[in-house]
Amino acid sequence: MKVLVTGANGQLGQCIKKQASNFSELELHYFSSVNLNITDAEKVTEAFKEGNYDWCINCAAYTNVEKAESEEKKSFSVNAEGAKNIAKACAEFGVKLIHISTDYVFDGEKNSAYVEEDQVNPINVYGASKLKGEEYIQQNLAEYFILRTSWLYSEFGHNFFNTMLRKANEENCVLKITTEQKGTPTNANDLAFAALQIVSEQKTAYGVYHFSNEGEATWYDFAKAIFTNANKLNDVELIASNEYKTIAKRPNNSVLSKERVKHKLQLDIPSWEESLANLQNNL
Ligand SMILES: NC(=O)C1=CN([C@@H]2O[C@H](COP(=O)(O)OP(=O)(O)OC[C@H]3O[C@@H](n4cnc5c(N)ncnc54)[C@H](OP(=O)(O)O)[C@@H]3O)[C@@H](O)[C@H]2O)C=CC1
Ligand SMILES: Cc1cn([C@H]2C[C@H](O)[C@@H](COP(=O)(O)OP(=O)(O)O[C@H]3O[C@@H](C)C(=O)[C@@H](O)[C@H]3O)O2)c(=O)[nH]c1=O
Repeated sequence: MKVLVTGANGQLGQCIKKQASNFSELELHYFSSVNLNITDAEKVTEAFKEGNYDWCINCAAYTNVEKAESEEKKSFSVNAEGAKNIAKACAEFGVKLIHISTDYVFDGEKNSAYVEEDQVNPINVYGASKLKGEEYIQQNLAEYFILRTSWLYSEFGHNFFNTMLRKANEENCVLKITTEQKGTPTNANDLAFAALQIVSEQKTAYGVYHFSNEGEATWYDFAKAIFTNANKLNDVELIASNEYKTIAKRPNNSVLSKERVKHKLQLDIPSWEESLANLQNNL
């Protein structure tokens, strides 16, 4: 089975490369932003035409939540128009799509875990651009999986986990971490494995799914667990605080319900604590 992976040098793309060793039956073709700019509709069509792919895993995205507030055009160009280009090419060449979306499509006002049918209402530009991308895919393609995930981290790229570990090495490190938002940290390796499993098992229950690790945490809880596992809790002064200023608003609750993905796609989902410890034990 031939699979095109876009945004392959990003965090999730690198996790897919790592997890691919578990799926030797798949022939994965990796395209970085330089090799395939998904905002270029002609280039996208060309790549799909030449490759004769069975599946596409779209890892390409504009993910800077803070900068998106002042770079709305760029954010929509990649996350909405880019996703549309991919969906149209998938439809034209009979390619099935796995697209990744975000918990930030919700406003965070719900008091329990979000299910797939819940009302979307993004409160920042990044979330709005990702939602538009979801809509374009649904309008242009039937055979798609949209996996909404949350708080991705891994050993690769720019993420909260790597930021915390980097800061812990600074002298006299004082960290004020917010307890205002509740969600679920998700090991990007688990998401990469799930995406490859969907492809490998040729799942056909297309649609929108929530996929994050199990459980819930605040960013403060997440930071504390990172430092505990790394044996660095005594090296930093960790303060639970809501004084950390951001440009973009974040949803106060973005915990995702995994009932649908567990029952319809039969995917195993580890708890965030277990998956975090597993990653840190093997670094
Ligand atoms: N990170 C997170 O916490 C979360 C991420 N997601 C979603 O998961 C997916 C993967 O995210 P993640 O791997 O963390 O993000 P990254 O930012 O690490 O990777 C995104 C990749 O997309 C590439 N890219 C950007 N613009 C284009 C373009 N026009 N054409 C082709 N490639 C492009 C980037 O390349 P370059 O660096 O060269 O610009 C980068 O390699 C995204 O859809 C994201 O929205 C969902 C929830 C949480
Ligand atoms: C670095 C830092 C962040 N924070 C807060 C800011 C924010 O509310 C929260 C997370 O900060 P970050 O900027 O690292 O994370 P953020 O960019 O909001 O992460 C999001 O990325 C996009 C791509 C998604 O799709 C989301 O699921 C989510 O993972 O922690 C602190 O309180 N103290 C700190 O020292």
